[in-house]
Amino acid sequence: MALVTNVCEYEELAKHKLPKMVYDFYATGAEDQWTLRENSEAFSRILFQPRVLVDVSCINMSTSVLGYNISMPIMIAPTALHKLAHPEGEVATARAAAAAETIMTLSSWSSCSIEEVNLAGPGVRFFQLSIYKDRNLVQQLIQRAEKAGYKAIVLTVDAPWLGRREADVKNRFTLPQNVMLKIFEGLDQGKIDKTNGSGLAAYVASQIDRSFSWKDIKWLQTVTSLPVLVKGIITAQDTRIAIEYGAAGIIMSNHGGRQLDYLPATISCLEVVCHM
Ligand SMILES: Cc1cc2nc3c(=O)[nH]c(=O)nc-3n(C[C@H](O)[C@H](O)[C@H](O)COP(=O)(O)O)c2cc1C
Repeated sequence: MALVTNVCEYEELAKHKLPKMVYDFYATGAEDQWTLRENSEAFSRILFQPRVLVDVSCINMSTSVLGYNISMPIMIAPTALHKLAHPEGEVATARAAAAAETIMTLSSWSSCSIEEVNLAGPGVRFFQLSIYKDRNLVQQLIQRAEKAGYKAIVLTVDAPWLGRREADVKNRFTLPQNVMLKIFEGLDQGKIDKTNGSGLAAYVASQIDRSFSWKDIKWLQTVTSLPVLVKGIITAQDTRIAIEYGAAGIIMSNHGGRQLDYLPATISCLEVVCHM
């Protein structure tokens, strides 16, 4: 492999290596992909104001999240289906997170099971939860995560429907034979059927509870003692409500431009939320 000197080069390499359906699933956003582009353009408009002649012989970027120390203010967001890109899937990601001394959040739509990921070795992990219509199933997932030692529930709140990802529709996205939503193995919810559009969008439409709302956060707190982080908020109003409902924290996010298009870049909403 050519020597990678800039993280953006991975995208180009992936484009050549991965099947088109997989690359498009990882790389594209919803509808016109305006938010997807704006997410990086907004970062590129933020410039440094460098200060000089300060002692930089010892640099420490460590911080803590929910009381857990991490080596840098960067964590691994929940992302679905790592085995589409590598046979070791989320197990390898968990090993990398532990080596970098940071926290990984495992997606509900992981291609390795909660328990397999634990075999990757020590490391602080959170579990991302999507709310299924079947609340018993949701409760089972939470219990498995608790038993396996996951430290927090990351509740995704910006995906009651899957965003209209046009590339997935065109590619008729579905899973190859060797990959499944492994956490649901044996629960009858691990397969994505072939459809005339995005198989994942059809799966979400049939399984995910679109009626879930703020009051249900209270229900969630009755079935877990883990802290609940609400992921997918970008406004001060929703941040205030999340705190009122007892969230341990929020994860500001527009889902990488994969859900509702024409939302502002998350980074451009940060200041308002922090200063509310
Ligand atoms: C390929 C891919 C799969 C993703 N899968 C999930 C998922 O299963 N659950 C979830 O809550 N977010 C998922 N996301 C969204 C990410 O967690 C994250 O929100 C996004 O990459 C943007 O980063 P940001 O939220 O830090 O801005 C996925 C993103 C990508 C690119």
